[in-house]
Amino acid sequence: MIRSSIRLHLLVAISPGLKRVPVGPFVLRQKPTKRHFSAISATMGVDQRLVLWFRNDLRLTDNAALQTAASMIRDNQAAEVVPLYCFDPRQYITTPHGNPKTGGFRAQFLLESVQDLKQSLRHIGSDLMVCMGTPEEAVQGLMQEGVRTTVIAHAEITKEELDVEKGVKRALGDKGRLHLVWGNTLYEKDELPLQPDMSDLSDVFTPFRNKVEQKCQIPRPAPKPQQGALPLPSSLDKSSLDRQPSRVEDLNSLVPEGAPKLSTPSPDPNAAIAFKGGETAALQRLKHYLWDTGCISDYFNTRNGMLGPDYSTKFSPWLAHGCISPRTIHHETKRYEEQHGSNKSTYWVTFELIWRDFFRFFTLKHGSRIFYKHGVSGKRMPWSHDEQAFERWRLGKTGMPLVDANMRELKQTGFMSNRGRQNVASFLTLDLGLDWRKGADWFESVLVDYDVCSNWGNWVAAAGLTGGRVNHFNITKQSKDYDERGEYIKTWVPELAQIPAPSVFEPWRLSREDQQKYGVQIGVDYPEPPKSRYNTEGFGRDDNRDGGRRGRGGHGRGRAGRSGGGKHGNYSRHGGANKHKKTASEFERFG
Ligand SMILES: Cc1cc2nc3c(=O)[nH]c(=O)nc-3n(C[C@H](O)[C@H](O)[C@H](O)COP(=O)(O)OP(=O)(O)OC[C@H]3O[C@@H](n4cnc5c(N)ncnc54)[C@H](O)[C@@H]3O)c2cc1C
Repeated sequence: MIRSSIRLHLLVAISPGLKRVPVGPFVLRQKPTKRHFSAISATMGVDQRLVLWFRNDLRLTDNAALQTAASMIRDNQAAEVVPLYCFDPRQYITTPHGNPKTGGFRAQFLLESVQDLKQSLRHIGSDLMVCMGTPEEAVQGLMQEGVRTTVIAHAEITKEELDVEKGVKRALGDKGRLHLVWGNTLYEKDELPLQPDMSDLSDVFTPFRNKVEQKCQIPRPAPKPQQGALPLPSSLDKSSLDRQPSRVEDLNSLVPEGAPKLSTPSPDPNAAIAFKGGETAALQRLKHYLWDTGCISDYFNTRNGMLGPDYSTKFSPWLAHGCISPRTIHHETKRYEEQHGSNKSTYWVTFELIWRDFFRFFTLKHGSRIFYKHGVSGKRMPWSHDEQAFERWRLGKTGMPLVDANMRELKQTGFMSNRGRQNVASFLTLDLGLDWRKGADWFESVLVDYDVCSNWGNWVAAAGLTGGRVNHFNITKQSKDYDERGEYIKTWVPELAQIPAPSVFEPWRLSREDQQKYGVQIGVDYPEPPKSRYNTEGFGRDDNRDGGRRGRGGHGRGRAGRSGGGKHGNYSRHGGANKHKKTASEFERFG
């Protein structure tokens, strides 16, 4: 739901020539007028103003939009650049499923990322204008009579983001233009051996991977810009750029009245890792995982883990916010391989990044269908709307220990392993038969690494709505395979801490005496498990339910490795992002 009049809190003031207004997130509660920005144009001395609009690309290195702005400066097409970031109120609404669209973990990470970006821009002699309002309004405020405004940004793929782009274009009218560039993927979109609208993209991963690995190169990352590459308008009062939201609570001015307010999340001692936003921390994590520990050389063997900081890379929050590019990770891995040797593990991180690309291009092809109840395949499933069952899943109180441990970790830390995500998504959709969009929406709210294509793409696949193979996991078997001693479960479900493995995987089977011995009464201290919709004897079957197709619409990490294959698809493939417009309220993702 878009609020029609959104307050724009501009955190900067431009002077001289501008009547000083007290600025800051808490004082300037008005839309910036042209007057606020007149000082810029008066001294720019050029007829083109560049606005470098940062979105999910909060980095200096390998930033295609930034490179575009810098090259326009180098070529004297413009003299000054205003780097801009907007905390857009539409990202702080309550979703139709009742969740804060951006929860505290991601808000905190984002805030840190913006702060870090500002510092980095300052180091190269620039700065960041931080705006509490829509980009449309901010851009409008930056426009000036007689000066052409060129807004440079990374192109996004999905409906809400495309709507914002349209709004910015509208705001610019005939007085400027929005210059969108592709970025944030491993492979360059225009170099893919595919139609521009992705109509011939396979709906399963392996054919896509084979094609790109055989036919495309992963471009080298663009270097960090040099000092002076992005000159600010000379009239900008630098001290006025000091103010920006510093705490999660400062974002509450964007939260609609009556909606739950954001607060700084408290760190959990069991968290896999203490994530810190920003490019600086991203590069440190890359260094840690490659050079400091060599963990990448064992990644293939550890990647299905669930406990601890290093079983997987944990690059996802930084990738999701664009604090690091996948190309930087890939080429640093290549450099590491030159010194330490390559193996299946070092290759596999790039393999996973190709999954990330796949979901982006998949979304480009199918547009808003990834948000629809019947998904990409249009398969009609009788999704249940049992609110109580959903709440038990959300809060980690289903009675299935592995599911509960993962859901509690998510709620308390904003992160969950890939193994966990596969299992809880399979359980929600294929065992409980609950509407998968509620699960995806909860993930969107809570995940620190929420990425629209990766999240909704993985969810629609987990729900069996891509036409590809459906991974229906046997939760008990998964517990035995990936949490052999039950340590993960015991970390997050302390009620079960005394129960030895393997009994801890199925506590409802314990005798009354054993329950007493282990200090837990099932049905009182810890819930009985629910009935599976498909299999009342157990939960899931660790199988696929597409009649033997080997294509993988989702992304499991089965021990047998990943096989992909046969094309499928009995629906139109001719859908760009704009083709599948949803009819619900403007800022929902639901069809
Ligand atoms: C239901 C569900 C929802 C998910 N939601 C998100 C999401 O919102 N954001 C997100 O980044 N990932 C999502 N994933 C994918 C994956 O679970 C996470 O990327 C991964 O767990 C992050 O941990 P990591 O960085 O240590 O991953 P690693 O195992 O170290 O992998 C390295 C990188 O590869 C990419 N990657 C790995 N697996 C996938 C995948 N299945 N799909 C897309 N990219 C992948 C990620 O960028 C990841 O950081 C989801 C998976 C499922 C099953």
